[in-house]
Amino acid sequence: MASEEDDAPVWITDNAPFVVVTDPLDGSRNIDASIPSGTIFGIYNRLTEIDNLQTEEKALLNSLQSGNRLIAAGYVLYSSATILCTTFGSGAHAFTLDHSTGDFVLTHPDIKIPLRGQIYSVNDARYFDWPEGLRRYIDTIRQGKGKFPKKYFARYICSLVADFHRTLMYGGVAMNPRDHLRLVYEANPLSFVAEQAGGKGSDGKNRILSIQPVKLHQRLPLFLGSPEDIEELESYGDVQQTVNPGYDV
Ligand SMILES: O=P(O)(O)OC[C@H]1O[C@](O)(COP(=O)(O)O)[C@@H](O)[C@@H]1O
Repeated sequence: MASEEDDAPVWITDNAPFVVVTDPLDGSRNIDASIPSGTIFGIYNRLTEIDNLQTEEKALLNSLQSGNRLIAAGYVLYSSATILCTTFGSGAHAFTLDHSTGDFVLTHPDIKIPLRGQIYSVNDARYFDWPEGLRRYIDTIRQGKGKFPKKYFARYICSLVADFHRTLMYGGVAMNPRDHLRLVYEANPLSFVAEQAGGKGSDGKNRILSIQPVKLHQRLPLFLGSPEDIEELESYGDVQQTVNPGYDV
């Protein structure tokens, strides 16, 4: 099991069939202000062919599987309702916690993200640090001059699970164009859910699930959302923010 909060993965037992990667509390900086936060998880089969390796090495390699080997993934959103959204590779489905019984009730079967939305979600304060392509893309959709001839509007909670869940429900694109979010714990599980709902997960150039992780805490730009919005964004080419003029992380 590998957690975003730990430096190294933990090997729990030799016989367990599954490998879990998790960001146990994403958006933790928002907690004191009661802003929605979430948990993200992905599940792989254990790589039995490397069972003979040393514990540390096999724990690492099991956790570094590429996203297209995920067998399940999902997130829990702690907000006005507690929502568990999950996929086992045949559609994405969301369950809402019924506080009176403690049960998660299937409330959103077979989620389909809209082909295109009218919302973009990004930390706009970084506009002047963005590359030219990303600036042009945002300027274009803001003015209703993109492929969808209506002005987009902005929503940014700065809590990945909440921004992603809204995008899944309403369509559009949720993004963090700089090397901040983590491939193993955040980008892969959410991209699997997005794809299972008919959406896309991209680093601005490549499909997230096809990227082979090389480091456990590898960070990358992340764009999640409606397929037509992601394709339009990618067509601008230069959308990954490579400069960090001094943000905390
Ligand atoms: O500061 P930025 O680039 O807007 O990043 C905000 C993002 O960082 C996160 O807080 C995750 O960061 P951490 O993994 O460091 O907690 C997301 O929930 C949020 O979407």
